[in-house]
Order: sequence, then structure tokens, then C-alpha cells
Amino acid sequence: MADYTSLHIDKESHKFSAAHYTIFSATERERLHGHNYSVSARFIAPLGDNGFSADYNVYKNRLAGLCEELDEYMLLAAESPYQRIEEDGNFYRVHFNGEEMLFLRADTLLLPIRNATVEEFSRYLLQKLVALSAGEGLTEIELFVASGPGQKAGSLWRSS
Ligand SMILES: Nc1nc2c(c(=O)[nH]1)N=C([C@H](O)[C@H](O)COP(=O)(O)OP(=O)(O)OP(=O)(O)O)CN2
Repeated sequence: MADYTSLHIDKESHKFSAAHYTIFSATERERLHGHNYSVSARFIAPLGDNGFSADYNVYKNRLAGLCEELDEYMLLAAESPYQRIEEDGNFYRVHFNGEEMLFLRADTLLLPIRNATVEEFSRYLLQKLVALSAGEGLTEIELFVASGPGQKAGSLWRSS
């Protein structure tokens, strides 16, 4: 029987502080605010005859790097069906439901996501983590993003 193990990385240091707003419909969104988001992940890997699967320090470092990339930014959903974002000098001008918002480009990340939700953040970070982990023999990765204690979403990748 093939042995598999799950490695869980759930470190307090894996977090990013970011501003965002969730869009609920073409006319409803919440006000701009922020969170200290936390990121955790579960890795399924074959367990070798030596009782070792994969060096979890590798995954700790990758998760820390992914958090750093998003830390202390305003996060905008570039693929939202409800808002239009244009570059305007040093700013992004965001059009939503007849209103306009300006964000300094230096403070803002346009992410390839449909909404600034924990679901979409987890999906985006998982895609990056899977790309970084290609060819390492993992069978599953599930990555979670929490916007606060007791509320998170996860996205799952399985090797084909
Ligand atoms: N499915 C989702 N629903 C909601 C999301 C989300 O990402 N996915 N996000 C929000 C808002 O961003 C809101 O900020 C949620 O956070 P909130 O619960 O207000 O955060 P707190 O840390 O203040 O939690 P408390 O329980 O109030 O302490 C809404 N829905």
C-alpha cells in the first residue's frame, strides 16, 4: 500500500495586512477596510521508506514569500465583472456603480481575481504555490486564507 502523509503549515507569522472591499452585486459593496489575513496550507505527499516525505521548511519559506508579496497593499480585483479600473497617472481610477475611487498605484496591487474575498485570495495564492512546487511529487495542496479568527476559505489542487 502506498503511504501518504499530510503536512500542515499553520504558522502565526504567515500573514499579510491588506485593505480591500468585497463586492456583493453590481450595486452593493462594503466600505474600504482592512484585515490581518492569515495563510495556512495542507500538503499531501508520498511517505518514503525512510519515514520522510518533503522538507516542510521549503513550504514554510514559500508561504512566507507569498504573504510578503501581498503585505501592506490595497488589493483590487482586476477581473471583477462589476468594476472598471483604469490607470490615471500615479493612480488607479476605479469605477463602481456610478462612483469613482482613486488609489495610489504605489500602494495598490491589481490581482487577477474576480472579487477581494478570502475565496479568491486562497485561489490566487494556491495557483502561485502550485507553480512554485511543480515537479516535487505532491499529490494535493489545499491553501486557506482567513480574514480573522474563525473565518476562512480554502482552495484545493490535486495532481492529475
Ligand atoms: N464568503 C465571503 N463572505 C464575506 C467575505 C469574504 O471574503 N468571503 N468578506 C466579508 C467582509 O470583507 C468582512 O470584512 C468580513 O469581515 P468581518 O467579519 O467584518 O471581520 P471581522 O474581523 O471584523 O470579524 P468579526 O466577526 O466582526 O470580529 C464579508 N463576507
